[in-house]
Amino acid sequence: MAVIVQNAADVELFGLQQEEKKKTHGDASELVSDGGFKMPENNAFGQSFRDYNNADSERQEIVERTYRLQHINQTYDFVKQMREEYGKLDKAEMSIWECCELLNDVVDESDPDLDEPQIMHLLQSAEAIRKDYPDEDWLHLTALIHDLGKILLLPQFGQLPQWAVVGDIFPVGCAFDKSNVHYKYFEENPDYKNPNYNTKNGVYSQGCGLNNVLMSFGHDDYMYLVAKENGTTLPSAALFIIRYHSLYPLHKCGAYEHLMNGEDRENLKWLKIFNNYDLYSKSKVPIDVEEVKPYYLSLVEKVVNLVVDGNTVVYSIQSFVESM
Ligand SMILES: O[C@H]1[C@H](O)[C@@H](O)[C@H](O)[C@@H](O)[C@H]1O
Ligand SMILES: [Fe+2]
Ligand SMILES: [Fe+2]
Repeated sequence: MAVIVQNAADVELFGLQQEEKKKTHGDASELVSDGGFKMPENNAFGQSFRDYNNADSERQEIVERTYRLQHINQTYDFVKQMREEYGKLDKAEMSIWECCELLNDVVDESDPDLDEPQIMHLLQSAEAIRKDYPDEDWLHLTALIHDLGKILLLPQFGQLPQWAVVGDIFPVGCAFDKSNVHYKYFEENPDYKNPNYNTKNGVYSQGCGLNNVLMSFGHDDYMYLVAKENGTTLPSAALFIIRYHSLYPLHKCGAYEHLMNGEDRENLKWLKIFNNYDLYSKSKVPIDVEEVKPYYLSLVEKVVNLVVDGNTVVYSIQSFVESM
């Protein structure tokens, strides 16, 4: 039972056939300039984007509290336990659109740029990228689902605390990089003083590839697990986007690059493109959900048609944190 299933020859998946895949992957950096996306100077609150120090004060307090708790509690051991528990994906089933609708009730407390329900964000980013890359429907679908992992915040999914679901992510098991937002709070993380974990490479080796690196747990990793375990047919760049779109220290500041391998570097080009739409499409201008719904349902349908044995995604809903 899966929405996105590895299927015979990946037939015409999202118009991205193997040959084209190579071509478009190779051209990723060129596409950055071709996209024509105009970045707005200010966010929905009239401030600069990702300003963690001078944002509207009430909002800033909420955001800072989320990061403080995230930095203190996301340890190597915590991440391992969470991945094990949530990797089971044995607690609930639903369609992609149903899941999008659940995000009507989710507000992300790590985000200084948006306090709208998350379904708006999904559609705003998907519509923005669709406008500039009309033929890359795999990108539209990737944008639509990239933040679905935030359902972990909802009561019916265990109601994980915000710090275990949202916010920028970072590798655990090696030294925290100073470019992380609100870096100072890592000093209270038990791993900060652990000699196994606080060197540049920590438990990893140079160039080992991000796939071998544990990231702080959250909506990125969870949605990646959901897609992968359901045998997704999305291209590897899409999975990379889903899994690392919150890794701002790397894709915005170049931190942790020594852990990447060649495939990561290729996929990073797509992530950098995607990031413009993820970040700069956040605004107070709403999308008419009913108007765009048929298009996204048709994308989902396209995936479902490839499925052999069902049309649902499996989500883990067990409240691991409560049972810890
Ligand atoms: O506050 C945001 C939000 O949680 C996003 O979903 C995440 O991808 C970003 O990295 C983060 O800065
Ligand atoms: Fe996200
Ligand atoms: Fe997002």
